[in-house]
Amino acid sequence: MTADIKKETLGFQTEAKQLLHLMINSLYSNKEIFLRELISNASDAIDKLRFASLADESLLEGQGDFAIRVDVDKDANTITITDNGIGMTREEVIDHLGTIAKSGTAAFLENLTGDQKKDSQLIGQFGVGFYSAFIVADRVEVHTRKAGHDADAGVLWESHGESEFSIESLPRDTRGTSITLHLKPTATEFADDWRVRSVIKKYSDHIAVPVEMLQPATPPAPEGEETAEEAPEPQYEAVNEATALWTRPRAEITDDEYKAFYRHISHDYDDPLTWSHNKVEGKQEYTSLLYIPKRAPFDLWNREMARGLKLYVQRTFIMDEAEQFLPLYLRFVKGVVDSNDLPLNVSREILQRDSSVDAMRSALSKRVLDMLSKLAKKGGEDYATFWKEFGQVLKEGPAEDMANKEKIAKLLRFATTHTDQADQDQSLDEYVARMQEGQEKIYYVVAENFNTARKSPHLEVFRKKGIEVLLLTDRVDDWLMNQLQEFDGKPLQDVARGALDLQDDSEEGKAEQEKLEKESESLVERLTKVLGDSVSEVRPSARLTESPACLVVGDYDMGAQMRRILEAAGQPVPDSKPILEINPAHPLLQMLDSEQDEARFADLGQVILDQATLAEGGQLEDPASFVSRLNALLLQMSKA
Ligand SMILES: Nc1ncnc2c1ncn2[C@@H]1O[C@H](COP(=O)(O)OP(=O)(O)OP(=O)(O)O)[C@@H](O)[C@H]1O
Repeated sequence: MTADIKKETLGFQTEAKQLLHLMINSLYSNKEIFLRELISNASDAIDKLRFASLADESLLEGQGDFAIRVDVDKDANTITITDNGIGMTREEVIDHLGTIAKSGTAAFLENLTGDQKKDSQLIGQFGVGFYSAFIVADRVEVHTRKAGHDADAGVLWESHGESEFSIESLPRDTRGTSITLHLKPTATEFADDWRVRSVIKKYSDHIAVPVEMLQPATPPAPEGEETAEEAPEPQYEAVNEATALWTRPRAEITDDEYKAFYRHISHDYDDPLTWSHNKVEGKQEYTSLLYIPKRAPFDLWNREMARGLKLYVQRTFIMDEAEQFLPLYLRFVKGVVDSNDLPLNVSREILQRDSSVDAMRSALSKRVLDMLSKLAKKGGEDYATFWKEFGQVLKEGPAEDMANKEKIAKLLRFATTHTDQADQDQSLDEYVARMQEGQEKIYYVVAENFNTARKSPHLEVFRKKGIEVLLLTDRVDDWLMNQLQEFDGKPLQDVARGALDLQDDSEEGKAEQEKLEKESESLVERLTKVLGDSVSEVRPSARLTESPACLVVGDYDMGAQMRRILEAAGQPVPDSKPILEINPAHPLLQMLDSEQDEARFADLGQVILDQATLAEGGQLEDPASFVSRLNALLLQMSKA
């Protein structure tokens, strides 16, 4: 059969083109990463074939020694990376190397800021992949043949990395892929044997497949000396260590090796914040190597974000993104798990049902939480960095993972009135240590933003008494507090909810309070009447020292923040009315008390209620009436 020699020229998909252009222009200062990316792809291709051959051994075509070879040619100014992995069909070549955008490309492009430095980091996170070849090459040829297909199914793909690529049939005896890079004049160093060796060592020691290069040629014998025999043909030799990193004993692995491996599996440019490598023996046997990244991926909040660990069974790669091994709130963790017990033909469906996977998931969750508490205890900037990037995700934990509620709670960080800074850097343990004698609860206020929280009228009495309050402003916070309920046996109390038990219990204090209530009785009664259905109750306040009034949520009613979130999401919100608490000692309330004109009393009363709503960051149902009432009152004042 004659090979189909038809040659087609096709255009890159728009997003692929954009990405290619961006990458070439942002990554030129870190050229050598192309080799890491191409070797990484080659090793993935070998992993895929190894896995496929478990079900169909004939795919190996009798050749089960896997290797990646790197050849350099100084004269031709090329470097070629060859693997004997799964290879690609013509359709796969067209799809993967030209037309199908990687998942997330569009989201990635949207996330670009235009700032070169930031964007190049983002590109690193995104995983630059095959196109990184064009950082160093002005022409790239890919010759490939899918395992299990005839030699005639070989395909040659070629591109100058601009807008098009060509594809034609070219028979290939061996399965797998070779990628030849015709180096740019600025990248000729990558045709140099020693330079390439050092890059391979740097990035590929931990790859389980040997990466081979030809032994350096022995220098010719000096003139006049007889060479005993013909110089032997140079042989290929492994340049990298070629053992899966996680299978080696911890004590023998250097930090640099751990970091390089992290970059390999995560495609991150940065080093990880920390990692944990463990071998578990006994009822279950597995090894895990888990990393905490320094930066959140751009799609952390995308439901479809790629998450999960790389799964191996007895050192054979099974799948990427096995998400069954960690709960959703730990979705930022990267790493590898290698099980000795799972069957080699394990599928995602089996993982979902397997009880040993559940046991591993709970052990791995604990491991991550322990790793985080260690990081927190270590002090320094690392935990703060972690919290900034992933704190919001961790806050989902108490709801998802009841068993580890207390452990997670210890890892939470908050802004509080202790520092009065927006930085979330105080732990609940620290709060508890600072609690006043007799203080039984942990107090918090929830608001839309830091300033509203910090200036909330609800805090007045706490500030006066020197009691610390957590200042919560993240969307999940109200919900988080409802999930947590308590910490270290101390209930968590929203300062805007229910009656406050901060009264002064001394005889004097009690008498004072009673007097206040008695004196404000008629004012409360009049206000209750004019405010009617807008509030569920009017009462004198133990909370306020400076503000005239504030809104309080009933013990069992939904908090204001939760209400706003649900409303914004178009969810039904149960009907409940706030309680208006007034500060009878405030001059405005005293003026109100002595107001004889009932119409003016009603207007002023309404303004006080509206102000209390505004002060907690709420919205008025009828802002125009508020403004006209206020204006009328201002005018009356100027006339008086
Ligand atoms: N050496 C190879 N052998 C077989 N298939 C390959 C090879 N190199 C690339 N591919 C195919 O091309 C696809 C695109 O490669 P590319 O490196 O751009 O992205 P990726 O590997 O999917 O992502 P990333 O590099 O971010 O992990 C791969 O997913 C794979 O299907």
